[in-house]
Amino acid sequence: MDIIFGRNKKEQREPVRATVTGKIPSWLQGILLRNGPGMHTVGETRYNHWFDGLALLHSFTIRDGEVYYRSKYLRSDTYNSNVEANRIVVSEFGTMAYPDPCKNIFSKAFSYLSHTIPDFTDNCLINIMRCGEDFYATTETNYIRKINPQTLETLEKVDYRKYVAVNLATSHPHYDAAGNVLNIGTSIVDKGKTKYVIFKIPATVPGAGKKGQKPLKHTEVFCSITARSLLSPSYYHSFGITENYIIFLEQPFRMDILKMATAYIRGVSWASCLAFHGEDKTYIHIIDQRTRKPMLTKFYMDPMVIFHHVNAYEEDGCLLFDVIAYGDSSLYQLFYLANLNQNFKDNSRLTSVPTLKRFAVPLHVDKNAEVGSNLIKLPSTTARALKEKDDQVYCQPELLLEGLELPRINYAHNGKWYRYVFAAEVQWSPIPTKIIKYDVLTKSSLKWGEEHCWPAEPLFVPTPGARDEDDGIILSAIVSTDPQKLPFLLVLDARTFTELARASVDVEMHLDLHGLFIPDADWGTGTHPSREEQDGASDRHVAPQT
Ligand SMILES: CC1=C(/C=C/C(C)=C/C=C/C(C)=C/C=O)C(C)(C)CCC1
Ligand SMILES: [Fe+2]
Repeated sequence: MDIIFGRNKKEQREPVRATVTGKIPSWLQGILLRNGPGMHTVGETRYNHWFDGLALLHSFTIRDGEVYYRSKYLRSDTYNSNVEANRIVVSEFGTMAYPDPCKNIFSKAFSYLSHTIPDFTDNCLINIMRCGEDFYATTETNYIRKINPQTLETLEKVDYRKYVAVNLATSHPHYDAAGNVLNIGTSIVDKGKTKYVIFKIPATVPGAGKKGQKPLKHTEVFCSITARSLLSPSYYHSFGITENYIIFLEQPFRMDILKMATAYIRGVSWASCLAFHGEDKTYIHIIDQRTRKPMLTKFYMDPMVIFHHVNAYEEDGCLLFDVIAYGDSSLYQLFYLANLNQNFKDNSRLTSVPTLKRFAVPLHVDKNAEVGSNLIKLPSTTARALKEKDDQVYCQPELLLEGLELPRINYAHNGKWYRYVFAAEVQWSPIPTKIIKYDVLTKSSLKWGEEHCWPAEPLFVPTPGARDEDDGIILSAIVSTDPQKLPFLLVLDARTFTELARASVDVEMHLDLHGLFIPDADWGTGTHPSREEQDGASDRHVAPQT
């Protein structure tokens, strides 16, 4: 297992042509661009956690039935400093690093003090975000890195704090139909307050294309929510959205800011400053997008840990939201590389299984409703919202399916009624072994799996002009634990879950986290490079010519 999790992966800087078996639909033209950790040792030093690894971008360019693969490490400041020093010098989630071990006592003290308000890493390893015509590699700190989606080159480093006061932000933003980005971040003890800040980055700005006219410069605060605790705000990885509302879950998986401020001196990682408080509740904040104000009713649910929101929508005066929930924070524990070694199968039992749960929140709470009564009258769900005294509402979920993670949907249904969840199947271990299509309506599933194969997050791409929600294909990068079997890009018919094609590549591919598909049709608005420019002169001997 060490082979998949801990070993440094080589870059494939020049595009390499994959061997395609089966037939890729002719309409499928574009770039599947993905991100994830690829390097876990630098010189003699080793990261502790899988989420610490240096970001390795990879892409599958699909054109006229052929597939071209390439990968490049994100040349973040973190990457460059580490490589230059030949050891880990920048702290990550699970690894605290010390830039210069030979410093004298005074400079050491100074270094400790300057880490009280830490400058976080720009090792953006989690996802790719699109802002108008620009693409960024993202993590959960205040830094994002612009990248060239065709060449995978690393471009400028952007500090969110220049545009909005956040120290942390999710790597799972939402996009509206016009491409405007909505995201949420945490502003830690700023002017005496710790807040969750929802912010919007417009897709287009006046004078777009001109130098200096960047959508990020037009970022605006949409709404902010004061954290329940100044010094221990909630950790969160994503949030939910419907046509009129935003759902933010303030879970009792919290960051201890005082612990973080002293972590560097104490020689412990940021991860050690996060703790799950199983005695506490999970608070549901519902923000009305029209008024930009949170609803006043105090909605809450049991303590749980949620990384991924799946989807949410409104139905008959209720708001329904689906999440992958855990009963504790054991997922983060499992991804310590020490647990992902040869004895991995014994070490890596999740103590709580990721479960797809549906919650329902009443948008209008009748003040006269009886205490103890269920405010959800929808025939479509068994989720309940129990009226309590002092206008509190306790939400109990409908349990939909156990053992899935990395959920994706047909994004045309984001915020709207939907039927299908595409995800990786994970049972009591964190390793995905199958891809699953779950039908929320009929509660039935279709699966794809193959021996020794570990699938990445399955991404849905709709057929042009599609009417049905599942009219499209699923793309997933598959790595194999069998050295004889090459990694491949899998193309499934999203309706039947049958294999349409696979594109095998003779490279060392990493198990990635998240990404997006950029259809070729999205280019050509004038500001993007032509296909010839995209492919780059040095790539021409292998890249397709158009
Ligand atoms: C560096 C750093 C962080 C990084 C967190 C990361 C990298 C989380 C990755 C989560 C994933 C991949 C979850 C998957 O479900 C924090 C804790 C935000 C804050 C302190 C600095
Ligand atoms: Fe994620």
